[in-house]
Amino acid sequence: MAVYTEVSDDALVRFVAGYDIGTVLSSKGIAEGVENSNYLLHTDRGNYILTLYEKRVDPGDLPFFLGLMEHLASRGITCPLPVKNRAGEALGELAGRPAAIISFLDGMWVRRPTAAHCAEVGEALARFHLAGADFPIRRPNALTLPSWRPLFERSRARADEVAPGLSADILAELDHLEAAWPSDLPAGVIHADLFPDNVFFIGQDLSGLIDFYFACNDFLAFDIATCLNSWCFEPDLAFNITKGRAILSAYERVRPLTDRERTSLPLLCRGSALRFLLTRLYDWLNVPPGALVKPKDPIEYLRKLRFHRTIADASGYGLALDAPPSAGVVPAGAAS
Ligand SMILES: Nc1ncnc2c1ncn2[C@@H]1O[C@H](COP(=O)(O)OP(=O)(O)O)[C@@H](O)[C@H]1O
Ligand SMILES: N[C@@H](CCOP(=O)(O)O)C(=O)O
Repeated sequence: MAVYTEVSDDALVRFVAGYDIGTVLSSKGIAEGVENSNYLLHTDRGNYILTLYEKRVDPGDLPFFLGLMEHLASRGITCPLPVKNRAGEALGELAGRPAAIISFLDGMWVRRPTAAHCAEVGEALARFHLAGADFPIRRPNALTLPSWRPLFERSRARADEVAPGLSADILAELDHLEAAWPSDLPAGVIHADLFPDNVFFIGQDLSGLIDFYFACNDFLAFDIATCLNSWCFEPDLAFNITKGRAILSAYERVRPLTDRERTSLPLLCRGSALRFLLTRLYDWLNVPPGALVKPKDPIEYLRKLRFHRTIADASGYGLALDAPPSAGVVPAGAAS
């Protein structure tokens, strides 16, 4: 359970009185997530999510995150909406933390995604990328290539406690990625953490996206790499190419990839695997005393990273390299 900050009943009632959301009937810490403290508020008007922003969130970034939700919702992406208080502000302070109330989204995340779920997420990701194109605020990715070596330095002395040889393996990977990382791919607003637990479904249908607190400006295809990593490996960590194909072909029906994105995909998958390996490694070694949180396994991402080292080109993820233009996309000049 991710609850780092406890909120007293009195403080909660005072905070909620600043909003027009009714009277709190119950509040409980949510047994999921690892980044922020989340509470489900049940009021006489309905359900809401109260989030207290914790360690990795820079308060200066909150206008980006909250504004992005409003922007995406206005462009037809189903996601939570920040609730404004009586002063018209979406951001407040509670228990010494920046805090916000957002609308509750119906749906459940799927523990064992099928290829059909993967196709839904591929399409939703492409729509997200298009919808973000005119979002006016910028936030560079704080968790991309330049940050990885300094982040690793914070865990390096103890990395081999987690797996023998881990430190040397990560250093070799950093050398490789620093030498080969692309600089010229299409960029825009990315979700940057579109794992299955951040995508809700009702039945087989995707009902919405949540958790925009890593969203930033970066290569669009880096987001695809993160989805391949988090949606397409089976519990035994075998890569399921049918799921990879489902994500990629659904994505390309909305936004076809450029040639450079296609050739860069194996490298981006390595980078994305390393990014999550590094944050998980740090969190594994630094659980805050008293926090109700279950750190995620860093070694899962070491194994995914090793898989990507065996991939020669994006056909290894199910991408059809010689495919004609995707159905539904009219090539330039082809319209009658
Ligand atoms: N808007 C929402 N509607 C419904 N449930 C939500 C919403 N936001 C968060 N949750 C619930 O809280 C959990 C943790 O939220 P998340 O934003 O992923 O936390 P964290 O940022 O700490 O990782 C989700 O898995 C979900 O169960
Ligand atoms: N998805 C990341 C951790 C971030 O947690 P989330 O609950 O915000 O998705 C990981 O799995 O390492």
